[in-house]
Amino acid sequence: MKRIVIAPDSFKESLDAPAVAAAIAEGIKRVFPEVETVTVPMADGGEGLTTTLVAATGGRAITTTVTGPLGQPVRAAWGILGDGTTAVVEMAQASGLPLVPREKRNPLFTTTYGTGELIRQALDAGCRRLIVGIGGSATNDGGAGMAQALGVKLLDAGGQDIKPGAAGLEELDHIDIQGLDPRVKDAEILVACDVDNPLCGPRGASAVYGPQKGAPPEMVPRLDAALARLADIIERDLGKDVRELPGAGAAGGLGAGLVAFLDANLRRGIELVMEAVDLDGFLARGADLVITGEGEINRQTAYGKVPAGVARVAGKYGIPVVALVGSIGEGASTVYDHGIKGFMSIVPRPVPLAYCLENAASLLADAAERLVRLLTVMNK
Ligand SMILES: Nc1ncnc2c1ncn2[C@@H]1O[C@H](COP(=O)(O)OP(=O)(O)O)[C@@H](O)[C@H]1O
Ligand SMILES: O=C(O)[C@@H](CO)OP(=O)(O)O
Repeated sequence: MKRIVIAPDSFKESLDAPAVAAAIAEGIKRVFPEVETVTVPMADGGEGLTTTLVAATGGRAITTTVTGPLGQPVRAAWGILGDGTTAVVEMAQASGLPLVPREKRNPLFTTTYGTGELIRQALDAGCRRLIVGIGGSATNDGGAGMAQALGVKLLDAGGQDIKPGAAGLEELDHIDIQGLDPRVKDAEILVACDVDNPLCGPRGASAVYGPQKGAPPEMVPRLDAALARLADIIERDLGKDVRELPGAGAAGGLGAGLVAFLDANLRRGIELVMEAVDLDGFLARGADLVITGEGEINRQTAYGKVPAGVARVAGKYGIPVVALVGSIGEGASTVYDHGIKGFMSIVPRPVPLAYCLENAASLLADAAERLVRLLTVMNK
């Protein structure tokens, strides 16, 4: 082996993507100091998008205070890319799951309002091209809060503003878009979706991602119905059918809301990121192996997460891809159909999750060492 490209996602609540890539490189170097390791930290639309794009383009990050998922103030960073004009806004910074303590996670009440505030700040700064990263959310409000922060009126039958969260959508009666910030019309808004799920139904936002946000099984149909109601009223009042768009169900339906209210374009986040960091260019120069990774590999991985995207590009060049992951979740073996040749967990023995989250860097380095030792036994 001469050259290994390391292109992982972050491990949520554990390590950011640059730290994951560095730990993997360290483990490889222990065994093969002469191998060239090329680290290309990745992101999809979820947490880490701002850092990744700002670093890859030589841009800058701006930290500000906005409304968090439960209405509390949170510190959130957004970025201006190296071109000086494109903004990157990551919903997870303002409305992400880690901002809500586990015992308070309840998607009936969490709002994307702060994401709308970040978009407003990017517009205030003069940016008219925005990349909005969506995923890693605590929310299931269909982007209602985001729209309200930008001046859209979401009203109940009495003409009052609906409450924050999916619970508010249950009272939604009509939409008045007259007050939308006029600068939105002049802006090109590209949405980096971390998954391609539709808004509703068995593959929709509520069924697939509601439980990880704190929804018990009996709440899921209620959340799904709330988003379906929003979609019906959007269709009636704004003339757009957003239900089946791939990515409409990302970040609790924020994908649908961005299309409906801001006329945004949904893209696969991983594709946008791969273009921005020029992963293709790194792979075109040749590599013996690509190592990708994420916190948990599972059925969702194939819905458009980083390892699946990386495998697609590496496949063009016939470079084998393997993944190092924290946890191996339900449906993980579906990734074999998406070009990932194999994967290994970094967990060394039965230990609590907290231990793995805390010691991820050293566990990753150890696992990378084991991986390359195994890979080279047959073929030096
Ligand atoms: N160091 C780790 N060791 C074991 N499991 C981890 C580790 N880091 C993250 N995870 C698992 O991965 C899950 C997050 O998955 P991840 O792929 O990072 O995010 P997402 O699917 O939202 O993109 C966490 O809930 C946790 O169970
Ligand atoms: O925010 C969400 O609803 C999901 C899908 O977009 O993201 P993640 O699985 O990364 O938390």
